[in-house]
Amino acid sequence: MGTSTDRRDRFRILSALLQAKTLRQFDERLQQELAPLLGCEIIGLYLYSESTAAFSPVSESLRTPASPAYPIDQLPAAGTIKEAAVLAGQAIFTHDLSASPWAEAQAIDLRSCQATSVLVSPIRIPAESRPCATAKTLAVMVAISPGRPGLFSEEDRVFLDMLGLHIAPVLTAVLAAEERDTLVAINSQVVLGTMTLDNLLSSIQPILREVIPHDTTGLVRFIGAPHGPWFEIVSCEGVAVDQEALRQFPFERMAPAEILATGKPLLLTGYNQERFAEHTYFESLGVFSAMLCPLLVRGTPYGFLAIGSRRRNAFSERDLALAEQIGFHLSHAIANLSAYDQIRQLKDQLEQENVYLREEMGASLDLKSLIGNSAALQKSLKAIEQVAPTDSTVLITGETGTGKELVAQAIYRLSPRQHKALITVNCAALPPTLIESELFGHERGAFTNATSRKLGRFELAHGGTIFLDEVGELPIDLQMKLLRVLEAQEFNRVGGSHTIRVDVRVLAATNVDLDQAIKRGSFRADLFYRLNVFPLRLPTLRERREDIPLLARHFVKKYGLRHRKPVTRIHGAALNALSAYDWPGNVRELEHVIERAVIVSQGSTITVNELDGLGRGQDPSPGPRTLAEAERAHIVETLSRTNWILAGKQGAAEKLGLKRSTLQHRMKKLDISRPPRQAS
Ligand SMILES: Nc1ncnc2c1ncn2[C@@H]1O[C@H](COP(=O)(O)OP(=O)(O)OP(=O)(O)O)[C@@H](O)[C@H]1O
Repeated sequence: MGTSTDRRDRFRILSALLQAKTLRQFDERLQQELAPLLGCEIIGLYLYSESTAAFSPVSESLRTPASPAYPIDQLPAAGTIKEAAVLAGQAIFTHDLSASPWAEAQAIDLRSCQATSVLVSPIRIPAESRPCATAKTLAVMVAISPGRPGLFSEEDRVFLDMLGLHIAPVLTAVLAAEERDTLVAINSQVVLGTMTLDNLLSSIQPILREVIPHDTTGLVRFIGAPHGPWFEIVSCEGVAVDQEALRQFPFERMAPAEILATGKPLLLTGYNQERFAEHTYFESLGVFSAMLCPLLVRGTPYGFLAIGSRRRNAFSERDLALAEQIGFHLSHAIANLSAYDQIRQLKDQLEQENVYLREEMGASLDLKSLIGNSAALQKSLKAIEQVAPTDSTVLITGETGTGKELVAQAIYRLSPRQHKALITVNCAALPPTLIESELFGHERGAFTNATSRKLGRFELAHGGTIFLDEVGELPIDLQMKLLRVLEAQEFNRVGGSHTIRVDVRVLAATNVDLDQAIKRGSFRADLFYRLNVFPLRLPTLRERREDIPLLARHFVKKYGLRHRKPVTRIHGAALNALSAYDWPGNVRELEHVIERAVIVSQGSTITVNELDGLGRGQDPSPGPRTLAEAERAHIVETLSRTNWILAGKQGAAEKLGLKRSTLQHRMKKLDISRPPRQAS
């Protein structure tokens, strides 16, 4: 080659290399330009790492076949012709590598090629061009011609030597640009893309593939106590990993444990990964090498990014360094995404909570809203005070209209969770087909009308309280799912595979006799025991007749104000009638009767005639059921009529035909006490 031709050739090669944006392109162009010029078949490019004294092949032609002669992707430099060129700081060549003392002569790929000509030139930045005044070798280019000894001349050697010096700055720029462009592209993708954790990987895949050829990627998240240490595959591309299959291996002997412990990236080549228990499983899936880069979110280990290949030795130290940087950017993206996700969830939760809270506004707040002085009610109020501050599940039972919902609200208001949501679910009011999605939410597309993701009421109640009203009406197939939530505080949305964990206090109420329901097979015994941690039975109004005047006056006041009527009093006879009635609909029925009376009343006092609604629309009064109830009802009625005077001609004892002391004894036994005096 003549000198001016040399110059022209070098100029042409340089111009071609300057077009390269990635290392792969650089390598392809080098091959295209140089091989014809030198008349050889292969131009191989190897990056050189001085610190590890190793070469990593860049050219695809050098990476295959997956040769066991290369135990790791890093080819040890010692004794190779490449190392000799690096140490000499200039190009060297051999007419026949197989007959040379260099280590490559023993390597299977080149050994099979008898009489191979090899010319190696370092790509180096000379000492005078570097601020630290020491030369640096970035890579070596190797011209190989199998089966043709003596191909290269001294002229070729000098040409390649000069080329090595000239292209060093171009290679430096390409390496730096590749890293920068990749990271910028990934960064803008993860910042600008409307992404969720699930599609994070697929969106960076095309960029990653440009710089690191690979077959699979995975985003893995660590799980801490109480369910860990373990890990969960958030998303995975290119291979179907069965998370359950991984459970057979002990965590402490797996690669994730090492990443968690060291916080350092791992390069698994196919030969050095046998120390990890799960390597046979991944090989059975066809993954023979991998890079695992730790992800740190807000200073704590989040998990790792896994990049895998079907080939052994697929990745180099440089790939690992780049993957580590990518991992760094992903960590930020994950931090942002999870913050964004939390905000979105909170927003959803707030919006939904608002709806429920608005529904509940105006609802009574605490024990004061539970009217009644009877011993039976006072017993319930005491129980409410005892259980409210705990996190215990409460099962409130009692006939319809006895105030179960009011009691649930009181427990909530008196509990430490009063500042979090109270979410009410009326299990009887929801169509059976919707209950599951109402309770547990659904994913988009879970069923025909699921056009968007919906949070379930358990999720909305996270941190707060859920009130399952009419729990006895819950379809039997959902009872099992409810039991799971009560036991593990976790569930899946309908159509979702992700397990959601919540911290919810459960209050439940029913007017169904659950013992009977269990016998009939319509209610699960195990769910009953789980709910019945703290049973709270509310007395019927019949059992606390002495509270009737008090309640009646309370409702007169309430509806007088609401309907702007001047009613303030109840006539004695009207009160007697109210006290004598049996109230199958309990307080709710009494409330409705009084409201109707207030609406129709003409003056300031409600009269018997205005108690028109008494018992209307209800089943005919069943009357007291037991002898004791009948006795109690009769005594309370008489006491009301006599204005709670016991002794004397007009007293209740006389009217009942009893001695005063006997009446007092019976009152005590039947739990009858005089309601406090109020203006009527
Ligand atoms: N002790 C009470 N003091 C004042 N109002 C009460 C009392 N108990 C119940 N009420 C009122 O009676 C009505 C019915 O109460 P609530 O809805 O709590 O009953 P429930 O037992 O949950 O009924 P159901 O089983 O039919 O759902 C409500 O308007 C409630 O405010």
